[in-house]
Amino acid sequence: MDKLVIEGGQPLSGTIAIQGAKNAALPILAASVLACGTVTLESVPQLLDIEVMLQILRELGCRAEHEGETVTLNTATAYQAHIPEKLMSQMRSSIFLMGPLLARFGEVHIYQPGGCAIGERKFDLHLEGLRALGAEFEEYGDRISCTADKLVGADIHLSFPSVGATENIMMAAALAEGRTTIVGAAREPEIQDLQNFLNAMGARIMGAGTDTITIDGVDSLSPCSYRVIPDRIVAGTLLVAAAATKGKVTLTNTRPAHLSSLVHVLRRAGANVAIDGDAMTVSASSRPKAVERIVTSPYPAFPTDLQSPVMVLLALADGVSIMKETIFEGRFKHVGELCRMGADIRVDLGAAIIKGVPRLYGATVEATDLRAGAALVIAGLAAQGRTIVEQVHHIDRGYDSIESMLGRLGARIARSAPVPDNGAVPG
Ligand SMILES: CC(=O)N[C@H]1[C@@H](OP(=O)(O)OP(=O)(O)OC[C@H]2O[C@@H](n3ccc(=O)[nH]c3=O)[C@H](O)[C@@H]2O)O[C@H](CO)[C@@H](O)[C@@H]1O
Ligand SMILES: C=C(OP(=O)(O)O)C(=O)O
Repeated sequence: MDKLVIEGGQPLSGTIAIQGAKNAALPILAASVLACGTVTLESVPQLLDIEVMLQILRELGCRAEHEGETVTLNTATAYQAHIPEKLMSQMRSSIFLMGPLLARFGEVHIYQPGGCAIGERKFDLHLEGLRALGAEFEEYGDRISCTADKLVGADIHLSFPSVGATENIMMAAALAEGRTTIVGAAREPEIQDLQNFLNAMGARIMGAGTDTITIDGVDSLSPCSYRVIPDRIVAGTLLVAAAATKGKVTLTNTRPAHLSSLVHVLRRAGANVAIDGDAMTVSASSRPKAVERIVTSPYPAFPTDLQSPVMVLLALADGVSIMKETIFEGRFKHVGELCRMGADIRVDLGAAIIKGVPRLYGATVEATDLRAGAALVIAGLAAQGRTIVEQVHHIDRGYDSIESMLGRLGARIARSAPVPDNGAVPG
């Protein structure tokens, strides 16, 4: 397993362009099977999750290439709707293929999706939504088979604005007969991106970005070329890293409006944030200030995916901050690791009580999930001494070569791959 070795204490500085969004690219790749032909996607980052999605699509019969940031996907050759268990269990986003495969083939066979261990992560709302469109489900051991003679539009009320359920329903309903309305829909920017992509293929969808989405089903969709939006969580991670190291970093290719809640928190913590078109510059020169209370909630509120990175900034702040996590019950695994670096954080009733300390110290720590890993990297950058972050594969799910990205901003960070069994030094 690879490790990241970080020599801390170097303020980040420089300019960097933000990669395309994982959480937009994954459902868009899944949605591509709704059309028959060649879809070209730009700004698709090189990530483990993207490679797993492409591998699943190839198993379904598609032809897929990923060169640089461009994916070329021929979906015309897809011939089956059975997702292999081994690939299904490698990430949560394999579930996004349910809606599109059901709409295209009238059936889909899945297993329990995998991904980071951050909570129970049920998918009952996905199933309820698809059932309302006419799907039937049967369980055979670990396998769930879903079939529908035809999908018919329906009014669907989501009891929680699940991002994935909203997306799955949108994709299935795009080819359903008649109108589907999703009330209580998630409003994340990635849902708007999915709407834009589906509409570019000929779908008739309105309302993404609000809590009511209307989908007028069409008979067929045509392939298109599309550019994925920038990754707001990667951008947010770098903004926090710059502030935590008391550096100055400019990000280009961002959508500042997608990061409003984070910008508000950064400013309350004493960082300067300047916005100029699609560029964002953050700088900080003194110890962060505590932020009384942050609560993670669905967009446009503060995102759960930035909870752990921001906790590092607050761990270094002057005063006590509280971070309440309301989306994933298992998303505080970084706390123990941060405490091993000298942080003073206690978790009680779904909230972290963070007593800021003047400095963190390098240690060997373990990334337990994607964003926990990103937080430990930020902690290592800000800490005194050397930090080794283990289990880097979690970080590779969402950051396209995090060490190169941070290295370009002056960080002293390197990846050390294990020495192979035969004792040869890795090339
Ligand atoms: C690939 C992708 O886009 N991932 C994002 C997506 O995940 P994901 O789509 O899995 O997140 P959801 O919004 O669906 O889940 C949020 C909460 O709802 C619960 N739930 C969800 C579905 C369901 O059928 N039943 C149910 O109870 C989940 O267990 C969780 O507690 O949104 C999350 C919340 O912003 C982000 O952290 C993830 O980065
Ligand atoms: C939880 C995340 O992703 P996923 O839903 O793919 O596990 C994330 O991106 O932080």
